[in-house]
Amino acid sequence: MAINYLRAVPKIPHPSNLKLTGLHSFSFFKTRRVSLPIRAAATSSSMSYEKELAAAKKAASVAARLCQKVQQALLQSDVHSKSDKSPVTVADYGSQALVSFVLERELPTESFSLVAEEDSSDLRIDSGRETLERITKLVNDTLANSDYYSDSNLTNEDVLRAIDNGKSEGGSCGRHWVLDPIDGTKGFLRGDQYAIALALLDEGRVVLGVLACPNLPLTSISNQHSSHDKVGCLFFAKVGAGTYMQPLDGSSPLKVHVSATENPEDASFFESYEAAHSMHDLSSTIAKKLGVKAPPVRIDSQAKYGALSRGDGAIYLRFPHKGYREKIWDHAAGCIVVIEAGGVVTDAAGNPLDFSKGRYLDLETGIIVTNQKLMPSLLKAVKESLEEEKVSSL
Ligand SMILES: Nc1ncnc2c1ncn2[C@@H]1O[C@H](COP(=O)(O)O)[C@@H](OP(=O)(O)O)[C@H]1O
Ligand SMILES: [Mg+2]
Ligand SMILES: [Mg+2]
Ligand SMILES: [Mg+2]
Repeated sequence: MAINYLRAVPKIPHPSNLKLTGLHSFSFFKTRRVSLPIRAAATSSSMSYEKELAAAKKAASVAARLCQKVQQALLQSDVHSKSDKSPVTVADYGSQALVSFVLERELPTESFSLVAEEDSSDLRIDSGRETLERITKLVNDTLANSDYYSDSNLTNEDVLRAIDNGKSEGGSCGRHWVLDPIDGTKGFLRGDQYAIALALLDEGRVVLGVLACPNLPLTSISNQHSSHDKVGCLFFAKVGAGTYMQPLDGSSPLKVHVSATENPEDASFFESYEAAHSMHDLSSTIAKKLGVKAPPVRIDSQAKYGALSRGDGAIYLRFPHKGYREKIWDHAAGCIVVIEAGGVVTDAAGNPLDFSKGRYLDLETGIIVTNQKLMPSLLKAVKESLEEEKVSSL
């Protein structure tokens, strides 16, 4: 099978490439408008979480600007080809600090709990001092250039505290924000796809999610894209209210829907770019059994969920190697973005993902994502393939 590696084109988005103007930009979209009555009418819960969603969009957009700046510097200085991870660390920490800062600032009256990937312990020791200074400068530069927070100036201590807000354990009671400040670190380093992924849990249930994907083309990735394609997508979803996508520069949003295909022969499937993160052979076996003809499309990060929510591909397969435990921040935002766009996200046994158990997901083997029509046959193909694998390893 030939393999389709998705690269962000252009790899370094020039600021002018991120500007779209008004409605004109949307004639550029191949994204389908909602066409299937799969979701019920908006529930009463869609009336709430309005200000939380607005805050989450602001936070993810500001953090995306910081990440874009670091990725450009990283690629220009060619550091990405070395094993020096510090610029990524700087972006991860900076993004987490910014999201934490913006959420607290926007929602001052609510108790604030954040489950996030990074913590500040490495920055609190002497050898982390210089990195901390760089993060604080990056955070302040980003705030100074932002529309809403240009008067803010954080100290090193403020930055450490903002990062450490992310130490919450989550769980089934109350509200918890869930953040991956840069999902797809390896993609970020390569100049490919990554995402800032932010979700809100309420009583253990994901009620809203935002995915900022600074390098994802605004048009479908399944088209041949050229260096003229605009990149930078913000996906957002609220329970019962559907999924929308807008350019990261803030132009108007468009409602999106997963692919309506019932025929696996027309479906393409996504998987991790990194073979260490997901068993590519197993995915190929499953796809073949299902009747998928197209080669896999390999993309880093939760950009896969975003792309699937607008119908770029119809299936996402994720089968980590034995012993790996999935974290909630790697799936919470992506999960609601796909579900609200009419899709289904389950583990390999067909169970919905449970985000109420703390920082980890307890899963049966893997994660599978598709539309409602294809899910029964996909689940069957997954079960058969896993059974065959078990027998052959005896
Ligand atoms: N051995 C492994 N198996 C599965 N997932 C892994 C992994 N090692 C890291 N990951 C997760 O895979 C995420 C990236 O997903 P993808 O493979 O879809 O690009 C990483 O997120 P971070 O980049 O935020 O650390 C990390 O949490
Ligand atoms: Mg991640
Ligand atoms: Mg991360
Ligand atoms: Mg990480």
